[in-house]
Amino acid sequence: MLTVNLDLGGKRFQREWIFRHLPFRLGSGGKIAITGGNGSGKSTLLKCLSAQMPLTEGTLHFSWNEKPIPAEEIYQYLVVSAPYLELPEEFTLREFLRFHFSFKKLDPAIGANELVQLLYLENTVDKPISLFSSGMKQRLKLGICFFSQAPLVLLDEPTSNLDAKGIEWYRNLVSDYGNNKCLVVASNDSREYDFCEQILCLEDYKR
Ligand SMILES: Nc1ncnc2c1ncn2[C@@H]1O[C@H](COP(=O)(O)OP(=O)(O)OP(=O)(O)O)[C@@H](O)[C@H]1O
Repeated sequence: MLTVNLDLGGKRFQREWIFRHLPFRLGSGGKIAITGGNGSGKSTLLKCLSAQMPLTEGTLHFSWNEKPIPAEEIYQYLVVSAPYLELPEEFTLREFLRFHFSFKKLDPAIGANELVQLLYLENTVDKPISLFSSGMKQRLKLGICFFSQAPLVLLDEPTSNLDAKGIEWYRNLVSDYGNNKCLVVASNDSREYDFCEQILCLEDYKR
């Protein structure tokens, strides 16, 4: 079981505190939403939680089956989908999936053929990702999060570029494949996070 514990988390850029004295607890398939208006720091917190960006203050601890995970190894346990993370456009879908799943293991319950069907991308396996629509790219980003064997899934604006059918598809993905995963959703759209048992509003942690 994975746990994430942040105590008195704070992040400052130059003189401005983006958030301060922030507590964060996640474990055992827990789901938490990070909410707040534009510029409140949702993406920044997600980057700090994935150890891509250092906190200014506070302590962040990860553990797996009660054994501490060093911050520099946490990337092995997590997957991220975010608007600012680009897919390698020059790869075909087949090449990209081969590349991604050489680092992260594919969920053993899913075969490679089934995977592309679940993403509704079965007719595009040999197409370069640069030719995908924005919704197809978003389904691919979300799919590799839910179908990788990683206990921590960090999602920033998960339904950006998805139409109503795509939003329903995302919600089904969470209910069908997200049960055992710890999920952190940075969002302002309740359809993206109304299944979360914890909601952390960043506007409560400005000072
Ligand atoms: N690397 C950086 N250097 C300086 N300031 C930054 C940096 N990254 C983000 N900021 C600032 O931190 C604040 C929070 O930005 P962030 O992108 O985390 O907000 P957000 O809640 O995700 O916004 P949105 O809902 O618009 O995506 C903003 O004022 C932003 O300009």
